[in-house]
Amino acid sequence: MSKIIYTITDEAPALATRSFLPIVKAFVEPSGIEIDTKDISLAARILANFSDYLNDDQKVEDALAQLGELVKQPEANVIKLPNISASIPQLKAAIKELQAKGYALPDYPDDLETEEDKTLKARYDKIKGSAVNPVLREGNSDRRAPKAVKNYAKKNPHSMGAWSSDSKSHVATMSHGDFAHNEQSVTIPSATSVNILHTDKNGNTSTLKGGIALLEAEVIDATVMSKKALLTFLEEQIKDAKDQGILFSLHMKATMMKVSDPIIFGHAVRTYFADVFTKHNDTFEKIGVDVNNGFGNLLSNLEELPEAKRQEIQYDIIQALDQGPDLAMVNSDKGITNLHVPSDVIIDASMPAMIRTSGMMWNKDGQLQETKAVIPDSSYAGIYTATFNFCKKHGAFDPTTMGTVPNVGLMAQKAEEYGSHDKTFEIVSDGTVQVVDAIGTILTEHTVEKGDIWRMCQVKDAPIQDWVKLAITRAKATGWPAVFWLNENRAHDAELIKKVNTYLKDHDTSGLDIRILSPIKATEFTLARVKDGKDTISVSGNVLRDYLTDLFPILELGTSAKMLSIVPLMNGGGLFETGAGGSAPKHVQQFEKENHLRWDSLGEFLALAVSLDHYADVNNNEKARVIGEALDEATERLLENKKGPSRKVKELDNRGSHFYLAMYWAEELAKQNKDAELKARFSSVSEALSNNESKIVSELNDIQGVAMSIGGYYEPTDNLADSAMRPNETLNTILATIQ
Ligand SMILES: NC(=O)C1=CN([C@@H]2O[C@H](COP(=O)(O)OP(=O)(O)OC[C@H]3O[C@@H](n4cnc5c(N)ncnc54)[C@H](OP(=O)(O)O)[C@@H]3O)[C@@H](O)[C@H]2O)C=CC1
Ligand SMILES: O=C(O)CCC(=O)C(=O)O
Ligand SMILES: [Mg+2]
Repeated sequence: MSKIIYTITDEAPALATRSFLPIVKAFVEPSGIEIDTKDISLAARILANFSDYLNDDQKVEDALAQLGELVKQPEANVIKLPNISASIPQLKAAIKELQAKGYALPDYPDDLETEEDKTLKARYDKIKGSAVNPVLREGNSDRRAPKAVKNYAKKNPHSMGAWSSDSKSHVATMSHGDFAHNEQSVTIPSATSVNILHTDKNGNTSTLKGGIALLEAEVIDATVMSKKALLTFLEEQIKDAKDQGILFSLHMKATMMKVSDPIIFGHAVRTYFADVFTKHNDTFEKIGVDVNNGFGNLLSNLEELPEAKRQEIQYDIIQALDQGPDLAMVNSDKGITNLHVPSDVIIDASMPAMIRTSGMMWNKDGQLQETKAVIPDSSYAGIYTATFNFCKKHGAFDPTTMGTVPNVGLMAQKAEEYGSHDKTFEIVSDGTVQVVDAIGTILTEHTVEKGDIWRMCQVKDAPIQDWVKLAITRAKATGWPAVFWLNENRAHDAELIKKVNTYLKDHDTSGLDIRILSPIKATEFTLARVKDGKDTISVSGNVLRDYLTDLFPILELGTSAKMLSIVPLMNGGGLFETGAGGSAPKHVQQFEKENHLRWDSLGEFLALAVSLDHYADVNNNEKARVIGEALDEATERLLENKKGPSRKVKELDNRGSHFYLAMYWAEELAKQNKDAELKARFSSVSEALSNNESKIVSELNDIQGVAMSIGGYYEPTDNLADSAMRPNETLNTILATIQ
């Protein structure tokens, strides 16, 4: 019999789990439904990968590797909460915290002087960035706003900043020399293996990566970002932002694109602070500054310098900030800019947030200001340009009337760019890079220069077939137009379009409105419908899946936390992601400051309901179905009665919201007549919860307003964090009575 696996992750979602999971277990375990947990938090992943440095009692299982195997089995039923995709500053902070707790972990090596340094770095880099999702996502992505959630948002709209037609805010992207313009793509006729070869000007060839196995009908693409073109572009944009008096803001995905995007991020920091780098480069090299990890890395390394030198550099930094355009800020109170930490401003969440705030971002005085959003590679930047233009013309979207845009995303088996990091290289010398197959055929060839970023992506054929099928399934289920966001003028997309046209023929598409449009045209088509209250399915590749499943949810619902996010696994199992967003570090900061957790677990509620339904199908367990249906009813009532967490201290928070979910869930189970045993079990529970409603809720609100320490950020102390998240004895006692 299969079990439901609930993942333990990081930050706000992990805190929420400490409150929610005990409720879930109390509700389902008496019916024989087994729930197991797997800890895939950043801290646990570090410990699992460095067992050889730990005492026996400190060792932990490699839960991620186990789940990676499980998702390939038909019995998989995994509830996946958002986890940290660690940038190097986050990874280092987690290592430091664990070391302080007595784990003898090695430091993350900054300078690669010895072979041991290189090995350590390679081991840590496996944990860096998006190291979890690609391992688990053995299926394509189906993300949508459930009807109840969409209706709730229409009735209770979130704020939307007005747009003015003369807003100077805009998206800046490259017109040549970037990944989009240099792409070459090939569909592989029969299974082979390829090598990536670099040949320098003197004819010396080295293998960047060898023996990459490719399946028949797999699509590969190779491309390069020219360093020269990038630097010129960045210089122009910095100057233009200054001339126009608007903020400069860089939007990357340094977590998921963990090799290419930190390099681009570093170029932006060095270009912005060009004078500082010219003057102090030798010093920076000596103290190991690496601004691929953000401007914050420079600042923290300055601590190592003698007072006088440090002050000189700090003065030059102030001059540079003064002479350059103002930077968009992550936290104006603390002086943290968007260039400080690469994981602070992630494109998928940050661009829609900017669109919600009238196309503006925060400046150093804590005021909203018009902004230049810099997205160097032009492959997908156009969707934001098109959205900005739409808002400039028509004003902000109206959440009370706007249509919905669910997404069917090609994601399985590390599809496309998101699987490219082990095939991405910063080129060491001028020459060429070729992808050559087993019999010597040159599949792609690029002329490259030192410092260019070259990468290769793969997407296998079976995932593409599955993606087309999923798109048709959703189009049939809804009757809405389904638009494939593919650009016939882009090399990779042209290959995909051929496949889509072929595989569409495998399905009965009569009566369906299926289109293939370039991302910009698809944006325009979709937004015009959205404005008129019409619904449209976006069918996209992996990067646009990521962008669109934050863009539309954030505009429609205020957050992507409220999305139903299903990954039907290709081998028959189910991976149920909770929401479509991240781990919300700001929420933990608020929790630590005032014991109020504003994380909304709606995504968890939705995921659990579908997981229970899947469990019912697979195990022929009708109790699971009844419990899942009751959970959906409870979630709807939670929305109707506005029992989601408030943002403000002393009001209902995540824990109070979980109480209401439990109360409604018990009521629904007591009300239903499909299962008498469940009805009997939950009648008394329901009564006890509702009789104590005002007592529990006021107690939960009263304890807020004081600082809360849980003994760690990456690895909280269990008893402290558990009691912080389960502070209410009345509720705990009622849950303990469920047998
Ligand atoms: N699936 C995954 O595992 C994912 C992981 N990540 C990781 O998460 C971290 C943070 O990423 P970031 O881009 O800042 O995105 P987040 O989605 O964590 O945060 C952006 C903002 O969205 C709002 N928000 C998100 N989730 C919720 C929720 N459940 N309830 C209420 N509000 C919510 C919050 O707004 P406000 O502050 O206004 O309350 C939050 O500050 C990174 O380490 C990133 O790599 C990111 C995306 C997906
Ligand atoms: O895995 C990650 O780092 C982010 C994933 C993400 O943003 C998404 O899937 O929407
Ligand atoms: Mg995302």
